Amino acid sequence: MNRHTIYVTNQPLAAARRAWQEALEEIGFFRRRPQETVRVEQALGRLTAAPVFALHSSPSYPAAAMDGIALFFGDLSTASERNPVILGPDRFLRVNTGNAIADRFNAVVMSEDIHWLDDGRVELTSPATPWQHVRTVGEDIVATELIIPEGQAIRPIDIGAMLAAGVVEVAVRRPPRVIVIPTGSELIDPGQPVQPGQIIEFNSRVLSGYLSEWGAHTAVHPPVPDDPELLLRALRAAVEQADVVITNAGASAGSKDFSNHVIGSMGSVIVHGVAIKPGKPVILATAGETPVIGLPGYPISALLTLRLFVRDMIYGFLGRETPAPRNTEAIMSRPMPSPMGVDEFVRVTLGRVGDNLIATPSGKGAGSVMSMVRADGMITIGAGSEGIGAGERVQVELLRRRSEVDATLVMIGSHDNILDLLANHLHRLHPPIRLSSAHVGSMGGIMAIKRGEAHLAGSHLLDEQTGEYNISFIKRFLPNLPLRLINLCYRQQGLLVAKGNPKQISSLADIAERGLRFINRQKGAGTRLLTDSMLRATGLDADRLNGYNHEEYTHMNIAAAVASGSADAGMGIRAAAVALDVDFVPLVEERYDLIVPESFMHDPRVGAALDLITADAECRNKIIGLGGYSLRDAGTIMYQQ
Ligand SMILES: Nc1nc2c(c(=O)[nH]1)N[C@H]1C(S)=C(S)[C@@H](COP(=O)(O)OP(=O)(O)OC[C@H]3O[C@@H](n4cnc5c(N)ncnc54)[C@H](O)[C@@H]3O)O[C@H]1N2
Ligand code: MOO
Repeated sequence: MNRHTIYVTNQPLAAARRAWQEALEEIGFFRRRPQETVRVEQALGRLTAAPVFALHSSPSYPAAAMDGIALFFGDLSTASERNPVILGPDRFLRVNTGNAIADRFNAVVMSEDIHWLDDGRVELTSPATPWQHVRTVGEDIVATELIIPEGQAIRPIDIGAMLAAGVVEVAVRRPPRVIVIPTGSELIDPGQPVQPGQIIEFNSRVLSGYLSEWGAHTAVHPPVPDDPELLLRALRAAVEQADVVITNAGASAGSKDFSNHVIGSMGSVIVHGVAIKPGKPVILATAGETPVIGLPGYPISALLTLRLFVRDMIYGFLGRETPAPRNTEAIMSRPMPSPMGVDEFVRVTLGRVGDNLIATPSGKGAGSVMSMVRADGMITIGAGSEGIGAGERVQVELLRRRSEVDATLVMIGSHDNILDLLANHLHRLHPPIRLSSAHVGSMGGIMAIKRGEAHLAGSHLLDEQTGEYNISFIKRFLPNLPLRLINLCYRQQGLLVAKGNPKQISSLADIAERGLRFINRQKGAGTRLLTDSMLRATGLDADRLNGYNHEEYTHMNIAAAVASGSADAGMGIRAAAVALDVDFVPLVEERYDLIVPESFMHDPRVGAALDLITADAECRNKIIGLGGYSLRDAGTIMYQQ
């Protein structure tokens, strides 16, 4: 196949959605409404395909509504305190709640109101009304009555009503059958050992999960290698069996991207290429009467295009309204440039800091699954916009409950391995509270506090002049803000090197002199400043460090680079070396503090976090177990202004 024949267009999103809707209407996709009959017990959540009517009345016989005696109400017409009526056993019958009432009776007197005489007769002191304490035939449900209308999602109580009315089977709408076909020769099943160039196949599980949440019945086809013949064969079989067929990957313009060609050979491609990011190369097509959607391979592109083009199809097939998005307004914490002419979808974390809901991008890239795992919301930057400025108000579609967002403790600043541990303990001990931490370096944290975007900032900035941590930076950048500087830990910083330290690295000078590959932290990170100050102290020029400009954002990314062999050394904390099983050359012990504005000192979320590091023995032991930490001053106020 000639790759140059593949042409991905760039249709505006609205036009693509319109064209797709029209194509679906043309093939009668939404008019099909297939149904099936299921047992009522199995019908929870299903949508009724027709109104359900009662077969029997309920109750189906007159029944006692109370424990007591059944009698003929007329027998008590003269009864009063002064003139009790006495009835012999032939004039009444003992009944319990639910018992049938014999034809000759029409009222029940509760046991509390009965005076039993020794000879088995009863003395009664008030009159009765006809049918008192009797549930008459059809009091609840009358035969032929409508129990639930068509198109209703069956609830537990509806199951009860149907069963009570003698209905044991119910016609329900049949969900659309969707077949998902992952494609790509690099895909292997989860649980298999991964070789370089291989990818664990997980997209199909993500897609089928969302499809089931929306109401579809999904089957996943085994991955199809990059071979147009095999793909065609799989597609032909799927189109025979399914209401909707979805392929994943091979949608764009690479030499192994056959999806468009193969799908096109089976029917008509309505759209290939939409001006969205991510998700651009999506294919929307029909093969006969069956919609076939070619989703791009990157996980977030696949998920987003599924939401944009398939979600309405699933709801519509079942005759349901797609749930309206839950939107809220937030303030963007940092600039988010976006290309003109493209609708861009940005995943964000959200946190309420003071009166403002703050949105922070949770990661970029169509391949970043974690950007979606962490996301609390989604922002759309329209095709006509060049992006969002920091501090701008934006509309956010919530992906999490608002109450969860409001319970989030927002920490921005330096990264430390303790934070994941704190997040876990906090959530376990105080379930509503979540810790969201953004790793933007110590200076980034100070600036976030200044802008009112975080409750806490983690910082380990060494002032070379005074040898003190953090205080001079606070005085300089947060001069007028009442706050406390509270110690979290002391931790060992040093060089992360390959296991066994095969290159025998013991200092930055070693790396520079022997031309080894270094990996650096980003500007503004405390660890970056530490590297710079050590370079100065040894009289080394940064230019002499091979890899000085290769930046990563967290200690763990440094450890991962060293573990994979893509770098020989990087500066970081011992806990990161321990976690990824690389060697560690200790250089200094540094202090890591939390900056807490006074206005948040009494916030219960902050209090819960501080309690963990000062008073929770289990949490403190776990921290020590991470390696390289001392908690001798944890919780101590190091400075206050
Ligand atoms: N020259 C061009 N290159 C690319 C374009 C373009 O327009 N011109 N588009 C880019 C965009 S945008 C996207 S999105 C990607 C998607 O392309 P494909 O649909 O062809 O996807 P692949 O390249 O086959 O895979 C991308 C990526 O995702 C991984 N993958 C695929 N399937 C799965 C799965 N089932 N589970 C987990 N991961 C999966 C795959 O291994 C790749 O790493 O193309 C750009 N390129
Ligand atoms: O459309 Mo692709 O999904 O931007 O990466």
